[in-house]
Amino acid sequence: MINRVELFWFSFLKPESTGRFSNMVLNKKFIMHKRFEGEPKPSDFKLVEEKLPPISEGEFLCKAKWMSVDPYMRPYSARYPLGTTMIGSQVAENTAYFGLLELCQPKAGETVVVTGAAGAVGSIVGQIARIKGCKVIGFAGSDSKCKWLKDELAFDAAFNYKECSVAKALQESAPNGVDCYFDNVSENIIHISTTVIQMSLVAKQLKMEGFLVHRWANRWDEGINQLLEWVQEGKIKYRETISEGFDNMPAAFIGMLRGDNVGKAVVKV
Ligand SMILES: NC(=O)C1=CN([C@@H]2O[C@H](COP(=O)(O)OP(=O)(O)OC[C@H]3O[C@@H](n4cnc5c(N)ncnc54)[C@H](OP(=O)(O)O)[C@@H]3O)[C@@H](O)[C@H]2O)C=CC1
Ligand SMILES: CCCCCC(=O)/C=C/[C@H]1[C@H](O)CC(=O)[C@@H]1CCCCCCC(=O)O
Repeated sequence: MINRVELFWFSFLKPESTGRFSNMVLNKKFIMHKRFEGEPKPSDFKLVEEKLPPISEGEFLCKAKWMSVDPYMRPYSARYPLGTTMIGSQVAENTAYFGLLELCQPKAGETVVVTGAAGAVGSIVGQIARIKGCKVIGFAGSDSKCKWLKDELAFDAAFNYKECSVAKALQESAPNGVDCYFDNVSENIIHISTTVIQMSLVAKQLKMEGFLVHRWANRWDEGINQLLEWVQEGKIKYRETISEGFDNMPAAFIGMLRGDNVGKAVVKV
């Protein structure tokens, strides 16, 4: 849900109930136990409990109720030693908001293409583009996701990239070329040089830019508040795929990477 606490740790606190540690807190966390080889497996994670020291003056203790599982956790974890706590960070909505509006600067009548279109970032990107009067073409990994995009989120076109010729789908749905391509999955779906996007890059003199959403940290509330307003006005719809229970964090993460989620993948602790 938009505007929920933005930072979720892959760890969870509970009060220690017995004996001399009664004023201490047990923290449960998942650590990276083995390096991911290909798709992450449940055995790559290990559940660890640790007693936290009492909090000191000026510190505070939080208990997580909802947690986030995110794609970047996969490449990012390769940079850290085994035993590192897995973390997630829920920033999808503002990634869509600032990434699209600031970098793509979509204008009415333009054609916007988005991959990972039924995911947390992609589903919001497409809807903001629609609000701005653009034609929106989405790519997602199942027919039911595409149906949701077209029927409920009002995408102009949505294609199951596992079942279609992506180049042909783009050729037919974007006869005037593409003005903005918001790529959520790298080269996994669209190989730019084989599609109409290549000619659009040249003819429309497009630019390519990467970003980290923290670039707009000083405008964070602006994004959240605008998105919230659009949700309240019924202009933006969202879905969450909720896994129940802290112990299911690895399964939720693996499932999200496989495409089990529609909208944001979260865990209810
Ligand atoms: N730059 C930044 O600051 C930020 C960037 N991001 C990026 O945004 C993107 C989307 O993140 P988010 O919305 O949280 O995740 P999603 O909710 O979109 O979940 C990931 C989705 O990726 C799709 N997917 C998985 N494997 C493949 C594959 N091989 N080919 C194509 N699609 C695949 C699946 O959908 P499907 O069924 O359609 O295949 C899956 O549901 C990620 O690349 C993430 O790293 C996110 C936050 C901040
Ligand atoms: C390492 C792959 C990053 C893929 C893009 C992405 O999903 C970014 C997510 C960021 C999110 O805003 C919260 C974070 O902490 C993520 C940043 C992760 C990596 C930053 C690496 C910067 C560096 O090279 O030091």
